[in-house]
Amino acid sequence: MITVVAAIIRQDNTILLTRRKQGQWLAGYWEFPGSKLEDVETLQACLEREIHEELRLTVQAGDVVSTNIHTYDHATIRLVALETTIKEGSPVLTVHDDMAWVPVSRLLNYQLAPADIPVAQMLADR
Ligand SMILES: Nc1nc2c([nH]c(=O)n2[C@@H]2O[C@H](COP(=O)(O)OP(=O)(O)OP(=O)(O)O)[C@@H](O)[C@H]2O)c(=O)[nH]1
Repeated sequence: MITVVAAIIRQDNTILLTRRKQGQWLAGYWEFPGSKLEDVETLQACLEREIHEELRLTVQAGDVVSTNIHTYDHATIRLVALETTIKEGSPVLTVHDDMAWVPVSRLLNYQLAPADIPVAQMLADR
């Protein structure tokens, strides 16, 4: 199973969502930015590196917020969401085609990657 690490980045009572661009699998769907975990690194190190690559943001990844398993047609993923704090910078798009700072209560109004729906639900219920 593939482990995907995703960042819950908060600012002013909103959370950052990014949209997958055309030509990618799940194009047009919104997700929490992140990436597949590579073998030899911690969840936190993976996420900090990827968020810097994808969004030019320096972040500190913290506790696990949720873990859930989702089966797509071609793969099953374990999606691990981590509470993440911005240390420096503002997000710059490099691999996504849009981003939005979204109040928790509105996350489910976005067309989320299916694996992310339970995460958004859990955040909204807290
Ligand atoms: N980053 C991220 N990926 C997610 C989320 N939810 C979800 O289902 N995924 C899926 O998990 C995989 C994440 O890996 P990735 O971001 O490195 O994928 P990618 O398509 O850019 O890379 P690839 O071309 O190597 O497959 C993708 O297939 C993505 O659609 C999420 O919230 N964040």
